[in-house]
Amino acid sequence: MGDEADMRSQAIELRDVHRRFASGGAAVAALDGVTLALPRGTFTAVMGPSGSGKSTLLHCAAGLDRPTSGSVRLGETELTALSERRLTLLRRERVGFVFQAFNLLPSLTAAQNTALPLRLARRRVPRARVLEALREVGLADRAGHRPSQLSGGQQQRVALARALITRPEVLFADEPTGALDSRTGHQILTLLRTLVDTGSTTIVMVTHDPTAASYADRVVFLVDGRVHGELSGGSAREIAGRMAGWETKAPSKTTRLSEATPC
Ligand SMILES: Nc1ncnc2c1ncn2[C@@H]1O[C@H](COP(=O)(O)OP(=O)(O)OP(=O)(O)O)[C@@H](O)[C@H]1O
Repeated sequence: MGDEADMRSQAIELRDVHRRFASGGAAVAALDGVTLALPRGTFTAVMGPSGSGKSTLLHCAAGLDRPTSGSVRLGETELTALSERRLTLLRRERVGFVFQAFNLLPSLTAAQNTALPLRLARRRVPRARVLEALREVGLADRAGHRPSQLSGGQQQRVALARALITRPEVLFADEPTGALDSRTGHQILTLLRTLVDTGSTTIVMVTHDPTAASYADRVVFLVDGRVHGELSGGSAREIAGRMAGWETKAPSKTTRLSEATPC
């Protein structure tokens, strides 16, 4: 009973996830046995040195990529068992994404960009819902503006409104403040924090920045494709302290293809 209740309260659950890539004559173990549960309504940051597997973890958890082996569950759904078509639908309807590059369509207004996921899903696009999503990110008065008429922070807010319009179970963010100055980055992070605190949103964010990670409830550290501990409620200084030892470590996960399990 306890176990079942635990399972239901997890937004995302990864069990022994491996992801290998063939790269030239070598195999890269981008993820090397990751087991991780992310409870609903929480904000998790994923940190680690460059090449430690952060983006791969995010992509596998979000159904953008398939693990070589292991299990990934979004709520009750096992992602690894889904066909491409079902996975595409799941990405459209149950998860949201924001990236470092805002990826807005330049010819569309903020409102049209925000409405895009509903249009792609051939769902109705109630104007009130689009405005509500823009209001949530503080941009109700910019609905008619095109991306070139908006600042970087405002463009990322539109990207956030677009990610939220389908009311996703999990919002995945890959370096969402990487292209922003620190003040604008702070506004976006405060917004993410508010989404978790005032709603039922679950956020998973990959970042290099200890200050950004300090907005999360929990920081999970990845090194060489494996989880190397975590920190809850850590300050930017504490998080940076944990990272300091790893940043200088040389990656050690490339093996000859012949030594590795097939990709
Ligand atoms: N499509 C791919 N083909 C081959 N190797 C890949 C591919 N994607 C990722 N890798 C390798 O897997 C490892 C993990 O990459 P990943 O991008 O997940 O790391 P990261 O921690 O997000 O890095 P960074 O912080 O630099 O963005 C790296 O060694 C990378 O070169």
